[in-house]
Amino acid sequence: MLAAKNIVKQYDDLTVLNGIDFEIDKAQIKAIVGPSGAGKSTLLHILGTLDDADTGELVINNQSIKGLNKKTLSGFRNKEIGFVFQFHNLLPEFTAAENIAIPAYVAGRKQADIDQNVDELLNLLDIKDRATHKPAQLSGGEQQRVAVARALINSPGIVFADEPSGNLDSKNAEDLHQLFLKLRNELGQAFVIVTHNKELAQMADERHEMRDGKLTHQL
Ligand SMILES: Nc1ncnc2c1ncn2[C@@H]1O[C@H](COP(=O)(O)OP(=O)(O)OP(=O)(O)O)[C@@H](O)[C@H]1O
Repeated sequence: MLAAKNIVKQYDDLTVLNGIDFEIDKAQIKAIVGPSGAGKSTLLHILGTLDDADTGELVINNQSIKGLNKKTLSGFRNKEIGFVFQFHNLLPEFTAAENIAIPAYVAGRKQADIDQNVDELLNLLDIKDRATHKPAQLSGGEQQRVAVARALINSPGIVFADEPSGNLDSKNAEDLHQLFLKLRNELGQAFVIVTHNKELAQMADERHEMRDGKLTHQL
């Protein structure tokens, strides 16, 4: 599904990533933990093709990322990769259903197909009755579920989540973690999750710790 080899990233004389190897398959949840400033978000952005590595290889769904031009890469990213951030980044002037649909419009999908898919996701994520609400009218947990639905709309191979429960209270954080498990089990969804939340890291299939530019395997 995704394989990264020997990823190196430096900012001036700071080597943030010093030769990272990372792989993930369908229906796997991997957590990345580690101290603040260790380079977790940097790695997530590179694996998610939002940022370039200085050196290294990245293959997603049998497609090497190297050499893709900007337009091809952004189309590829929109289709193959979903993102969930700590702050949901929903567009305030659009409803929940419209926010979920945006990546599908960008991908040029047909209206009937988009409507059906949005409906399925609203049901799956239990936010059907919030479909016509704008983000400010939703609770934090509901906003984050809308953001997850938006990440899933184009059926990406992999979803990257950067501190997804960092802004939620413990009940909503627990619900979000259960949702990730459900999506893994029911859709075979793969997730890479950067988190400081011990419970979230614990429910992952595998944990990796980022420290001193290296990624180590944690039990
Ligand atoms: N664009 C940039 N230019 C220069 N330095 C950067 C840039 N982006 C990140 N850094 C530095 O790279 C290091 C790793 O940052 P990163 O955000 O990846 O850490 P993190 O592990 O995600 O931290 P946190 O847990 O606090 O979010 C930090 O020292 C940061 O200051």
